[in-house]
Order: sequence, then C-alpha cells, then structure tokens
Amino acid sequence: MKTFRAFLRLAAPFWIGRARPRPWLLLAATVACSLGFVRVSVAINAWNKEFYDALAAFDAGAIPGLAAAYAVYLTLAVVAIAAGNWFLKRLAFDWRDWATDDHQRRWLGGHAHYRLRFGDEPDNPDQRIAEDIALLAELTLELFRSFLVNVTRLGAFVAILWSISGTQTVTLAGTDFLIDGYLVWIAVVYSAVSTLLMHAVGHRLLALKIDQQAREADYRAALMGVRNWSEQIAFHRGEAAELVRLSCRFDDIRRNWHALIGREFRIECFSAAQMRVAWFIPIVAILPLYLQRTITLGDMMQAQNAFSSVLDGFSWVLTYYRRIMEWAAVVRRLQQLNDALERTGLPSHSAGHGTGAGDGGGTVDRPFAVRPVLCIDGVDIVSPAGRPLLSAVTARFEAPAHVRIDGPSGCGKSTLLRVMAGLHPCRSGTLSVGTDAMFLPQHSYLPNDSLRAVVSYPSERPFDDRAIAWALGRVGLARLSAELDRHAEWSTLLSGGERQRLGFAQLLLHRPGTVVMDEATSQLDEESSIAMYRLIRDTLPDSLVIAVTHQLGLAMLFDRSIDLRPFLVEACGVGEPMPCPLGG
Ligand SMILES: Nc1ncnc2c1ncn2[C@@H]1O[C@H](COP(=O)(O)OP(=O)(O)OP(=O)(O)O)[C@@H](O)[C@H]1O
Repeated sequence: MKTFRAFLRLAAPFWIGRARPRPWLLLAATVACSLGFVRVSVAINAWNKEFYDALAAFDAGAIPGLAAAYAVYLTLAVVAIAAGNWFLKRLAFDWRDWATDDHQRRWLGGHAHYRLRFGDEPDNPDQRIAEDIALLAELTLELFRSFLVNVTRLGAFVAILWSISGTQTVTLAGTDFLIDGYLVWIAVVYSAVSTLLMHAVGHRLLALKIDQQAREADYRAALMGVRNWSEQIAFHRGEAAELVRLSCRFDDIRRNWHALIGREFRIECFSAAQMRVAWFIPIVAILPLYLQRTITLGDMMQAQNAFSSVLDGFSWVLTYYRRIMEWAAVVRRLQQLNDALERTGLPSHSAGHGTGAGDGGGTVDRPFAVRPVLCIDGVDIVSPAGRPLLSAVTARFEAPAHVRIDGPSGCGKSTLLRVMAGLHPCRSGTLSVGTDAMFLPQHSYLPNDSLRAVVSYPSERPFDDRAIAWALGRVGLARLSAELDRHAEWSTLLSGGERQRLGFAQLLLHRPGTVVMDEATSQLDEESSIAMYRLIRDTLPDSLVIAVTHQLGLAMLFDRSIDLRPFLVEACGVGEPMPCPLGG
C-alpha cells in the first residue's frame, strides 16, 4: 500500500498535472488494442470447439472454412499485439521524457545536486534518474496492460467455463452437494493457494532487488572514480589499492547476487511446477464429463483453453510476481530521491541573500541598478558536518574594492564563500552579495564540450568568437583560439595553470559586478598570478573582487581584507607537536 501511494505521488504530475491529452490518447489506443486482442482470443476459443468437434466428426468439408477463419483471427491478433506494443512504447518514452526533464530540473535547481551530498543523500541519484525513471514507465505500463488483458479475459472466459462446467453433484461425508461452475471454483482455489505460496517463497526478493541496484551503481561509481582520477592514481602507483577497493565493491555485488539467485531459484522452481500442474488440472477435472459423454471433445478443448485464461486472470500476481517486485523496488528508489529533493530547500540565510544562486537564476551581462555590495551581518557558520566554525562574522564592502579573506587553514574561508554562493546555509545573521556574483573555484570545471562552450560557461549560449579570442589572448591562451570547435575532455588536456587561466577568461567574458575567488591562482606561478589579478583590476574596474588566497606575494594587490581570526569558534591551523607513534 505504501509503495502504491508512493507510485501515485510519482505518477500524478505526469498524468493529471498537465493539460496535454497525448498520454491519455496513447493510453486509450493501447487499451483498445488490448481489448481487441481479448476479443480475438474469445473468438479463437469458440473456433477451438468447432475445430475439435469437426475433427471428432471426421467433417473434412468444414476444415477449409475453419482454416480461413483462423487465418483472419491470426492476422487480427498480430495487428492488435504489434500496434499495442507500438503505442505502449511511445507512451513509455513520453513518460520517461517528461519525468527525466522534471527530475533533471529539480536535481539541478536550487543546487540540490550539491546539497544532497551533505544530507542523507540517497545513493547514486544519477542511476535513479538515468535508469529507474525509464524502468518506472516501462514496468508500470507493462503491468497495467497485462493486468487489463488478464482481467478482461477472466471476465470473458469465466462465463464460458461456467457454462461448460454445468451443475455437478459432489458427495462429501455422505451428503450430496450441487455445485455450479465447479471448474471456475477449482481455478479460484488453485490460484489463491499458488499466490499465497509464491508470496511466502518470494517476498524477500524486493529488498534484494533494491540492494542489487544500489550495489551495481556503487561499483560503477568506483570505476568512474578511477577514470576521473586516473592521473593521480598513476602518480601514486595506487592501482593495487584501487584493485582492492573495486574488489570490495564487487564482493558486495557477489554476496547480494548469491542471495538474489537463491531466492529466484526457489521462485522459479515453484512457478515452473505450478505452471505444469495448471496444464493438467482442467483435463483431469473435465475428463469424467467427457468419458460420461456429457460433453464433446470440442467442449473439452474449449474448456481447457478457457481454464488457462481464467487461471491466468486469477494468477496475475503470481505470474508477474518478479516484475511487480522490480516495479516496487524502482518506485521506492525514485520516491527516496524525490523525498530527498523535496527536503533540500533554499538556505536559511536567504532573507538577505541576493545572488539568485539558490535557484540557478544568476544571469550574466546584466547592467547594475545599484553598486555591488557584500554585506555580512552577524553570520554564524558551521561546517557541512554541523561543527561550529565562525561566529558573528560581520563585514561590509562596496565596489570597487579588492578584498582578501584571511584566516588559518580549515577555519572556514571556503565555507564562507559557499554561504555567499547559497550552497551552504548559515545558522543565523544575514548575508547579501551582488545579484550577478560569479564564483571562481580552485579547480575550474571544464565540461566535456566544444572549447567555445567551455569558455562561455556557465552561459547557456556561447559568446561571440571574437570576444572569446580576445579573452583567451588576455589570459595567455591565444593558441586555443583556433580550437573553439573542438570537443574534448578539456579538464585532462589542459594543465592545472591553464585551467585556472581559462577560469579568468570566463570572468572577462561575463564581466560580473562581483567576483568571488577561492585560491583561483594556486596553480600559477607568482608572476602569472599577479598578472591575472591585475587583468581583473584593469578590465573590471568597477567590480567588487573577493578572494581567498594563500599566496603572500599577492597581498599587495588587495586594498581591503577581512581577517577571520576574531570570529573563530575554536583554534585551528597547525596543531601542537606530539611524539610520533611510529618512532623516529
Ligand atoms: N564536506 C565536508 N564535510 C564535513 N566537513 C567539511 C566538509 N568540507 C569542509 N569541511 C570542514 O569544514 C572546515 C572548514 O573547511 P573550509 O574548506 O571552509 O576551510 P578553509 O578555511 O577554506 O581551509 P583551507 O585554507 O585549508 O582551504 C574544515 O574543518 C573542514 O574539515
């Protein structure tokens, strides 16, 4: 029930939250094909009786007509199945398309992708978005269609089976009972018992399926980690350690997989036996009537066919048990992601926060209505783990100014910048920073894209080629101007210093009123670092530049500074000397 409620919450926005009728039309077409298929099945069932009666009566003249009728039914069945599948696939993709877009937006909006990392993040959100959404759409529609077909066939064939069964006398403890439609009752009892037994055998499958998906995703993430950090691993000769880590992850997969196939083995044994028994039951049950010549051979074959359909209807849960478990696992995983996304609200300091960064709405090239200002008023800052770092930080700077944030290592300088960016909440106080503030981290992010898009990042539209060439020239990367069309993994092709220069080229193009830099020149030599800061001073003379830097040679480039030492909650930096437990 909990899973079903979670499913309704996931599905409702697609099905009822939109005005477009297309999903409903596709669903109607799918339903029409399914019902058409059931109608053809009923006709084939009646055809069965005629065919076997004709065989029993050696009526050769009836065979050509029956063969022609069968060919028509066959054609109709094929059309109903193929068209139904086509509509179903279109609908499943429409659903996936919409839900992927919705999840992408919510995952990227308000920096949720970043904040989730510090909360109770559900594992591997990427896998949930890339795979679970597709599975949700496909499995739901597949289960819906099979349920519809089975229930409709059940309705159609119960009547046939009931009429063939007639009224039979059963003697129990010396008393005669008249039972109507006894074959139907056999089907009901058999499928109810089978379903209960199946649930007893397979109910642990759900948890194992959820675990399996998580373990697989963890392993993939570990492989990706090796790929992303391959150079560092190679420098450290860390391959052996990586092998241990990967093997550990794979051990998790192996352990869960053993438990999973053990459970599936039991389910398969049970369902294979159940299917074989189900084939015999109608024959055994109806044979006495045939031997008494109460019914014809055609009736018997029709009854067997109808019994299978009725049994399928009653045993829908049983037949689709594994698929239902898979579906439930997918619903739970997506619901966990959605709950986590809902929990990530905007930071509590938003009262005075004006970056618009919380919802990714910071825009560029916007003229200023007012002069850029950084205003920090009584702000308390805690680490992502919740440890108090700085208390009652207060400062105010107005453009044009170059401000250096100073303080010992680990005191919370980068965390303060994260608060400015709206990535991290502060406990109390207010903080406001210019509406178009642009942040330059120590490790520039260079997406795998054309160089034009990389230099223009985070703008969605690339800048003019001439402007890009000018910016690249100013930061000492003129040689790259000829490669603007090239798509490459720029983060591995460029040196650390070149990546930082590219960050400065982005600044020159976007011309923000407020620039916030965190060790943005740490990988450049001092001369180049000074040149980069001077470049910003010359090209953005009216901007407010706030920077964290450990490079002492740059201190003279700043006209203001904020020292965080007076705001420290506890001492940090280099610790007291202690005897080394390893000796020496
Ligand atoms: N993701 C995290 N989870 C838990 N604690 C964190 C996380 N990131 C940083 N911290 C802790 O928060 C404190 C402040 O970190 P921060 O990066 O702001 O320091 P910093 O002053 O910029 O340091 P440095 O000058 O060495 O770069 C540190 O003690 C750090 O260990």
